[in-house]
Amino acid sequence: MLRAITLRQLIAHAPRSISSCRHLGTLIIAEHEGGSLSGTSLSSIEAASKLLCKDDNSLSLLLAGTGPSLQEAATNAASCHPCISQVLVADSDKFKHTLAEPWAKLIHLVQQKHEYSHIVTASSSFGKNILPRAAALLDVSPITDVIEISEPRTFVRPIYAGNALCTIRYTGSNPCMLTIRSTSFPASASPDSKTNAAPIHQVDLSSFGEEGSCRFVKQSSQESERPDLGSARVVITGGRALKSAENFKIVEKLAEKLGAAVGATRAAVDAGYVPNELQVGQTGKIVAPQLYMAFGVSGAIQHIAGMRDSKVIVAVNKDADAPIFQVADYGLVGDLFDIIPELIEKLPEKK
Ligand SMILES: Cc1cc2nc3c(=O)[nH]c(=O)nc-3n(C[C@H](O)[C@H](O)[C@H](O)COP(=O)(O)OP(=O)(O)OC[C@H]3O[C@@H](n4cnc5c(N)ncnc54)[C@H](O)[C@@H]3O)c2cc1C
Repeated sequence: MLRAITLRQLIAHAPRSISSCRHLGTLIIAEHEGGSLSGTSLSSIEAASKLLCKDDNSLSLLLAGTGPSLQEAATNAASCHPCISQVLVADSDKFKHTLAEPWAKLIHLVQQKHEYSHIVTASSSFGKNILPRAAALLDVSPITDVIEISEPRTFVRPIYAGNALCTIRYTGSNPCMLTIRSTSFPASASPDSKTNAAPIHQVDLSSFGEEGSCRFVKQSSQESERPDLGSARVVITGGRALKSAENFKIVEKLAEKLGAAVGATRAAVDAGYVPNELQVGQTGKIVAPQLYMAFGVSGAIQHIAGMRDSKVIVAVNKDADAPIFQVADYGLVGDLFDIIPELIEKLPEKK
């Protein structure tokens, strides 16, 4: 049962210095690909817009990378949301690959110049990689996985694998650094929308200093025609019950028929049925599709933590008492090896 915990005592005893922290604007650390902002960055803009108050109506967006796609992304970002007041662009080979070390230095450099009160990024692999390091350089404690912004310094975040919610107030000095759960802030901005374009400024990197101790070696990414798991409208997940990588292919076949992304439990990943980037849950991806179908998934809290915000949840399990049925909108007690082939046969071909 989800329970909201309000740490009233913490708030009541918060030091008076909080009120003296001035609002100086918010910096959004954005990701881009192919000349557009990522969906998670649009969610970050949505979250950051909730920090705006009468003394602070400025959202700055920081983009880094190199080449024409960076400049194209900056142009698109400048007009994607009416609250964006400027786009800061760091164009250098140092940011060609998203290494945490140069990114953290960049955030530190930008913060020293602009003194933002908030720095926001998504709880994506990118955000989780760079924000803690940047926070360490700025000597503040970041607040991660924010799902609600109650006030500019009061946030709600899940704890105990999403089994409880905790309301916390940031009492540290500026900047207040946040990672936000994209699934909780659906993007109202669009990469293609056209509002009045905000100015684009190049970040002065002359004082950036020496290269760090990390070097990029290589990147291997899985080629797939399926939708991205984090942003798919439909996710089909298989659990340990599939018993082998070979058997898991029926889940993939069903996903193909529905134009869906494939997900997996940690048990299925650990057993080697699918690669670990397909893991959904506390230590995997957090998803919130329109439709989530779970086959042979028991519903451990660590798994539920990653999919409980899905709009419609369908579960198929042999065990009528499986915990997954407690969060499912539709449950079917039965053998997945009978049900999946029947679904594949009866569902119409994807157009
Ligand atoms: C720190 C920590 C972090 C974790 N992070 C994650 C995470 O991010 N994601 C995650 O998924 N797990 C995570 N786990 C693991 C989690 O606790 C569970 O062990 C895991 O989710 C179980 O996976 P499962 O449901 O596939 O397997 P099981 O729990 O073994 O469930 C298999 C289910 O399949 C059903 N079944 C069996 N055969 C059939 C059949 N033929 N047809 C239909 N149903 C069938 C069974 O009744 C059972 O309910 C984490 C654990 C820890 C300790």
